[in-house]
Amino acid sequence: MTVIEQAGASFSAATRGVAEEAQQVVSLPESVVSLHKVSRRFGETQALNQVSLKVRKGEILGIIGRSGAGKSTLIRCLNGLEQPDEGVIEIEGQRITGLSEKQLQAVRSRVGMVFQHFNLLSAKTVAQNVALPLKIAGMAKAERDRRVAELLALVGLADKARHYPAALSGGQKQRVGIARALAASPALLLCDEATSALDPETTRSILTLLKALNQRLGITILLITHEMEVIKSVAHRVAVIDAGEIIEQGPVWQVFAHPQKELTRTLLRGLLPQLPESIAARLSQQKQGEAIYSVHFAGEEAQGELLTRFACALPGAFRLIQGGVDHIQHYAVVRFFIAIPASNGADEQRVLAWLHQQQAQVEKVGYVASYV
Ligand SMILES: Nc1ncnc2c1ncn2[C@@H]1O[C@H](COP(=O)(O)OP(=O)(O)OP(=O)(O)O)[C@@H](O)[C@H]1O
Repeated sequence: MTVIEQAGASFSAATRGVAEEAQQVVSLPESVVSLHKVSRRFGETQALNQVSLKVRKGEILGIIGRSGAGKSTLIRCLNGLEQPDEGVIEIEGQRITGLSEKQLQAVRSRVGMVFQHFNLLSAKTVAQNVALPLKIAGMAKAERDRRVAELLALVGLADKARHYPAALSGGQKQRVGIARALAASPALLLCDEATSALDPETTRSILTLLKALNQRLGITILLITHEMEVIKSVAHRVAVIDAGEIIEQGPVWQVFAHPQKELTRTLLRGLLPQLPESIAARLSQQKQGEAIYSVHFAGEEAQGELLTRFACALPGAFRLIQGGVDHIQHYAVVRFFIAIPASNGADEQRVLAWLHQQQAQVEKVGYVASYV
């Protein structure tokens, strides 16, 4: 089945809606990638330490971590450029650890790579860049030309076949990179900081493309990024890696709404509302002026109007300082800061009782002498 036929056959899946597709991922436990206690050391550095991880068929798994955490080493082990010292890696049930270089070549054709800096050959046209892996695989020219035309149409670059990379924008170059990665119909697409060199608008268009490819072709994607927005907008699950170990993993909404580890909270900091600097700088633990509370709630999407209900239920009892509702994978994550006059114990009790009844997490972060 060609790429386009695959896309057509699964097009109806793309129209069923994201919620159902998220369900689909859950109901498809078959793993495309499986790592079992994988370790890799470089001298004194334990780049990967007993990493066990599965990427399920048809899901988008994001991997986040600080610089030097082991993300690239993990990717290099998956495409066979690096061999682990210990542990087992399987791709589509086939063990890839301990294979010869020749055997690894076959494995590599099952894994498409998308790079941060595109890695296109500047002396070759767009079509020739995309055709390269097919040529290496020995595909006949007529078949190759047909496939390249399909792939370029798929990534929206049908009119750029004869252009050279230098004449393309960053986003167009990345589309070529994605078309090339898909050329051999891989089981897995590895995206290594695929949007990190792109501006926000281009990033959005590349993410939309990756999401569409995942939904229409059912391709499994593992993406490594330091951009939490990328994970939030496209990934189904996320794993956090630190010092070569997976320290936390789960559905994106769950990890983003309830990060368990301090590092995860730090990585997600940019997505969370912060107290305005003018208030944070004056925060004290001594009772005075107004009590400042942080409120955190996560639940079904329909519960996203918690903030509105809160304001209607207790008019005038608190002031909203900062925050709002975020929607992740059809869940609402509500985070905000409020101020309550410290002298008004009754209001404080009413507010806390109402929030606790909604099962919101409430934490007093301190006091400020006056709100403004
Ligand atoms: N070939 C190598 N030789 C020696 N040390 C290495 C080698 N490759 C990786 N390391 C070390 O292993 C650790 C993990 O590196 P890796 O590149 O996997 O991290 P990373 O999470 O991808 O970082 P970044 O986000 O900065 O790219 C680092 O301490 C790195 O210095």
